[in-house]
Amino acid sequence: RQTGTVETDAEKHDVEYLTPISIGTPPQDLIVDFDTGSSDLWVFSTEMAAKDIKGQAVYDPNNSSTSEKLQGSTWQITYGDGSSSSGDVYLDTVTIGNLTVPNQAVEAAKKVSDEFTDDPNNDGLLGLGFSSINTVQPTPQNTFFDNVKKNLDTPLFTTDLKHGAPGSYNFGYIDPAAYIGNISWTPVDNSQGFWGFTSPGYAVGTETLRNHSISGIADTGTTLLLLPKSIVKAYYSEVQGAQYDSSQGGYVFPCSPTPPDFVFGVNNGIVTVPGDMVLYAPIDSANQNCFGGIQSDTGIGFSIFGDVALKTSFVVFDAGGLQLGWAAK
Ligand SMILES: C[C@H](Cc1ccc(C(C)(C)C)cc1)[C@H](NN)c1nnnn1Cc1ccc2c(c1)OCO2
Repeated sequence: RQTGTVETDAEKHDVEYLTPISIGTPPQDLIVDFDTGSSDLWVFSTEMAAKDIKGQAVYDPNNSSTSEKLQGSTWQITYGDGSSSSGDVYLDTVTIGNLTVPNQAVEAAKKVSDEFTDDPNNDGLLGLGFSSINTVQPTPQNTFFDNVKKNLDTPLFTTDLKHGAPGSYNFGYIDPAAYIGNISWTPVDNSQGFWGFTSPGYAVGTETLRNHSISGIADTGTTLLLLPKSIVKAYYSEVQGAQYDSSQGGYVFPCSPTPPDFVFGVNNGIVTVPGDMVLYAPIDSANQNCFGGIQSDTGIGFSIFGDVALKTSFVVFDAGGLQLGWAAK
């Protein structure tokens, strides 16, 4: 039985958290975006056109003695933000921290959309969602976590994302030093392939929790906290000078004073998103106005508890108990 840990680095404004992995023999090191809201492990590869690669590291299956082409298999993924990628599939050895999976499906990109080409630090995505939504055809493949979990002390992983500092993903154990107080547990609905849960309510600032069911997913691959329009309006109605700016595609407000905290329920506990984390990023060089870290989930079909929510907490993604645990830190 094993456990493992790997450090993840926050990019500017915590837009994404990038984590090192190794693929093949000898090991090829890439840095990828661990994404609990999708279930494909895909990487930039030597099969792509040179014009689509701008600084990323690439996986070269021909340079790995352990790679084996999954004949006839292809993949294609389109993400909710409109970005996309596609290619073919190899089985190869993948190592994360001290954990190794010998025959992991590695989806080699042949094509990626501009959003990926224009992100030089990101060499691909590693899905930590449920394998039911893996896009490989004709036979969907297992995620790294699904393949490694039989070797883990217990089938769970935890996230400890931080604001502007390296965080960590742990596999197979809950580090008692990583959180304070109690862990609030809530059941997971994985019927859509996500780590879905329902929050019983929310509060703005110091007011008492309002009963308002919020069904959403815990998604490390989404930067912001995307909530129902009515809740977003209620929050920004208490932020001086806040307004919806269609040119920015969301609510903006003066960067000072610090806006109120946002609190959401998890079972009979609460998670507090401090006001200074709702200040997502300045939209002008004079740092006068800021883009909000809380925005609307309109059009998605569910809410998304992305990095703005996750980085306030130590979160346990428990596949054994099919539950999410949230704790302060
Ligand atoms: C968007 C990410 C997936 C991704 C991550 C990074 C990137 C870049 C490297 C190019 C920066 C692109 C894509 C998310 N992951 N679960 C996702 N994948 N599929 N749905 N979602 C969540 C969603 C859905 C809808 C939305 C959204 C979000 O933001 C705005 O509207």
